[in-house]
Amino acid sequence: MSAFVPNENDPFYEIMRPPPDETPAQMTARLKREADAQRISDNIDEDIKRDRASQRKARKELRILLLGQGESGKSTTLKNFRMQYARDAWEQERTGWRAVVQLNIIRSIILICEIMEAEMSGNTSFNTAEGDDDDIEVVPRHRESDTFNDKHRMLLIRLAPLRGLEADLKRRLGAGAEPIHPSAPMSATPFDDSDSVNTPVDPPKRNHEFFVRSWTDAMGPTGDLDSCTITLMTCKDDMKALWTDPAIQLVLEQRKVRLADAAGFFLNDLDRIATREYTATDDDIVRARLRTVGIQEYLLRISDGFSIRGNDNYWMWKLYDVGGCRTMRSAWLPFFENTDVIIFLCPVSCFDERLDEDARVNRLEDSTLLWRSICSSKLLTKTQLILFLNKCDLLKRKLKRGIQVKTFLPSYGDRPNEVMPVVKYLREKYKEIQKQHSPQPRVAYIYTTTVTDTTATAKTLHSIRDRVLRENLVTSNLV
Ligand SMILES: Nc1nc2c(ncn2[C@@H]2O[C@H](COP(=O)(O)OP(=O)(O)OP(=O)(O)O)[C@@H](O)[C@H]2O)c(=O)[nH]1
Ligand SMILES: [Mg+2]
Repeated sequence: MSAFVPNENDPFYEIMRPPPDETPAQMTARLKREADAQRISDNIDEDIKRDRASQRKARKELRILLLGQGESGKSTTLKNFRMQYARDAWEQERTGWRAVVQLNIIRSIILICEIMEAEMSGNTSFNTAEGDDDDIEVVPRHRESDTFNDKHRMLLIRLAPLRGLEADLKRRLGAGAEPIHPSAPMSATPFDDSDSVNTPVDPPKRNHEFFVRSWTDAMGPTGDLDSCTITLMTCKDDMKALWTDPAIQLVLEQRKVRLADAAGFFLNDLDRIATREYTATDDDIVRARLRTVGIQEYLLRISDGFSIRGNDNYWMWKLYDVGGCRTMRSAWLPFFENTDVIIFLCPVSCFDERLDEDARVNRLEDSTLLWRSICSSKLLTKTQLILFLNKCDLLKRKLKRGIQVKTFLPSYGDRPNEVMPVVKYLREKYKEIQKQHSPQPRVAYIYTTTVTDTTATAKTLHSIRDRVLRENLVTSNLV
């Protein structure tokens, strides 16, 4: 407990101020009185919290927070939840996702164009977030005159209108459509609450930066989509020619730009998507990338399958999806209070990648710091922890390319460079962190996931639903 320091601006200053002629014995007695008062106040706060939690459970309401670094798969997990348990809302939003898929395509094409321009101007340093893995053989660089010809220059000119389209779509889709720009160094855990358990937590802020907003708001009415679709249809053959061009593929390979593994990759689906009739499929929606800005709240009505009477067997799950990049993490803290379950996503394929917002930070290290801080948070002592070791498909592809885990994670040592041992190693590591840092003993449920695989994820979500409900049914029956 921190020492009591009288504050002159406090209206009770005169009452609380220690008497000027206080003896050591009087001071000890006074400090004890103050410590007792603080303890009583803390206990009252604890009781209020417990009461609130019990009332929520009596109303069959649960609060679930999705946490993890940017691009770890939080929103994709949320999409899987909604696909399973909020099908009507999911269907209503389907048309809105078309614009996101279109923007993802345009982004990929513009990235290729920028790389071509860099190559043409002799600029060899084009940043990608992927690590500088020395094990990959780098093909000797051709000179630009060998690599690109008039056909390539014509493609660049003909695809120029896509930049205007990108600006239109970004305006429509809001801040989530803006890429992250590297910024000043930031802490991995700006919400760290080692002291905040004694500090009152403000209710969720709803100002312009940390607002709650849903995809439906971001996508708005479908409106003037046709001009985008028409431009995309007009550019389709040029986009295909660009993506399939051997010289361009070679340059991408040399610069280690692996577009096919990147978020929001749709260039192999241009024939299907760049058409007037295109409607986003479930699979497209889970693969589409739109950054989360602030905190988004979603309601799910989940049947527990245990109660007998009509409406009695439904629980309201409030799911909160947060923006995971470091600049947004300070907005998480107000949501820690009264959270029943945290689903934490660690992208296991990221061991050789760096953060978009701070290229000096290894992604896996950042994720581990975050997990440790979540486990040790006193505000989350009673919160049920679920860990997703996510992006296993990308891990598999990466290891197959020969990238060595131990190069980036020396503690991995000489274990086999294969998916199962890597996942097992990380599972043990994260389990150990949880055990060591949780203020009270608890169990964390760990799942190995690829949340873009909706069939496998549906099974994981059913298992989570049953586990979470079973634990909370017990508590709610005790109310
Ligand atoms: N291949 C593959 N892609 C994934 C997986 N999980 C998520 N993705 C993709 O990764 C991208 C980022 O996922 P999101 O769910 O938007 O990430 P997020 O954690 O919500 O990111 P922020 O909103 O920036 O905090 C999306 O394009 C997803 O489709 C996975 O397991 N495998
Ligand atoms: Mg998100």
